[in-house]
Amino acid sequence: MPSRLSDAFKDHPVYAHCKIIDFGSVKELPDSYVWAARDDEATPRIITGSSVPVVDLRDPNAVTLIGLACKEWGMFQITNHGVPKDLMVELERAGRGLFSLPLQQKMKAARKPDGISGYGVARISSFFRKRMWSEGFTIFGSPLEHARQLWPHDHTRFCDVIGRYEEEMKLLAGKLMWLMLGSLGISPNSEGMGWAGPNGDFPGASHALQMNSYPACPEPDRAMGMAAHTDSTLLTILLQNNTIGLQVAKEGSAGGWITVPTIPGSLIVNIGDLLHVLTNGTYPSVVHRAVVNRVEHRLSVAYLYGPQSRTRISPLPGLTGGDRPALYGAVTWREYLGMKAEHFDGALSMLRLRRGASENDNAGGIRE
Ligand SMILES: C=C1C[C@]23C[C@H]1CC[C@H]2[C@@]12CCC[C@@](C)(C(=O)O1)[C@H]2[C@@H]3C(=O)O
Ligand SMILES: O=C(O)CCC(=O)C(=O)O
Ligand SMILES: [Fe+2]
Repeated sequence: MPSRLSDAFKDHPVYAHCKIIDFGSVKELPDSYVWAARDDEATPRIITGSSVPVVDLRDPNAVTLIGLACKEWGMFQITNHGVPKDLMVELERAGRGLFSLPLQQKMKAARKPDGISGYGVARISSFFRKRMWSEGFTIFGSPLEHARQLWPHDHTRFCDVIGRYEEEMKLLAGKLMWLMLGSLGISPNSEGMGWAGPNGDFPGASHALQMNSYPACPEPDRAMGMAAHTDSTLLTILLQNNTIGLQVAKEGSAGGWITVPTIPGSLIVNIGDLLHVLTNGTYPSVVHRAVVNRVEHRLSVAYLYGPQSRTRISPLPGLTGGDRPALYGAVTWREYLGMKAEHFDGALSMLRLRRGASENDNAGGIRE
């Protein structure tokens, strides 16, 4: 099997680009965008009174707080993370500039059906009958080629901001890995962590950057920005502009949706399926989605962090053994993306060695 991450979708092309519409020109929500089962509408189960934890990375208790957040929420916000505020502002501006281009210009950088990078609907769209009220731009590797198509005369500033942001994210992701794993007693010397490299800085780690745009929507309560999913990553670091929309499922999506508040300058961290596997389910990946609103254009940028393409991820020996058998088989990021592209939320349970009642056993069918 080829090991290049960018080949992960070669066998699972998505022909969804024709589905992108010019959101600005739509005054009424088309039928194809109406999500009848926005479950919180039928039975209001939006939980109030508890919220995604906020961790100050300079807090001496950060490791403990992160451990608690990972177990209970699978998501937390971070402050004092060291990423320059100016850079975050520049990135948001770059995203805004991109999405405000005319649709026909953006389509010049359309993602190929079997590709990973470019402009288009989120990959998971193919698993849903209804369309999502969003557009995205995925960057894997150099953004140069697509940036040239978008701005034939002026793409350097965009590429420069992306490059600087990715550098910051790589450092932060490595640091977060050790804070999260450290809370479980795992260190760079622990058995099974050799892939973190001699300095523990995860050389060759792979990543993608996903810019999401959620235009203001005429009927936000009946629409869906990005449908419920887990990320196929080790961890994801999300930047959201000053507009709420991200929701997290507490105790699986049956428990209810909690809106993640915006904190200026903060970043959101969530656990992906590969960290779920690595920690043998101790830190479960978290189901989340994005909703939209009537007045504001919401932007988010996700840094999707995973291991080097050849690294096989499996439950750490330090977290298995005795009465805690390994629950998942080994998998590379490339293989897992392929499984996700075929089976969506059934992918994690396919990796499961001992199938139990606790695992969500949906087999990736079409929803809504
Ligand atoms: C490296 C990745 C991770 C991907 C696929 C590929 C590039 C784009 C990522 C996203 C970004 C948007 C949500 C998601 C669910 C999607 O549809 O595309 C993500 C997916 C995953 O986490 O599975
Ligand atoms: O826009 C958001 O808040 C969520 C985006 C997301 O889940 C993703 O890009 O994976
Ligand atoms: Fe996500």
